[in-house]
Amino acid sequence: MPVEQLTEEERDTWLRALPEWSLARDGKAIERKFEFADFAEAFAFMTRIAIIAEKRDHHPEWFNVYNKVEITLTTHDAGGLSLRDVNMAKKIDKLV
Ligand SMILES: C[C@H](O)[C@H](O)[C@H]1CNC2=NC(N)=NC(=O)C2=N1
Repeated sequence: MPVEQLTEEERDTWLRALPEWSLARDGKAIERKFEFADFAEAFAFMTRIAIIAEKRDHHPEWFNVYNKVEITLTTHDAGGLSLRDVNMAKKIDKLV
């Protein structure tokens, strides 16, 4: 299914609903950093996201060191941000 890249206006509107996320890569991605008590908690969080990502066929780019997880969302198929990233970010926000 083709996915449309958001216009700048759409992007800015949607991002107001995601105050914990910031624009990255020239506006082509969004990112958020998380910190947990320890590695077990961080990895449990990543596991929950992995299951959601597989279901949606929309996968995060992420970086983990011990209790820290940095997540970047972008839509490769659209060459930038799409509603799929916004929806994924909302879903991730609900997990924490
Ligand atoms: C072939 C497969 O459906 C695509 O490559 C999917 C998989 N996961 C994906 N994840 C993300 N973040 N962006 C995509 O465009 C994307 N596309």
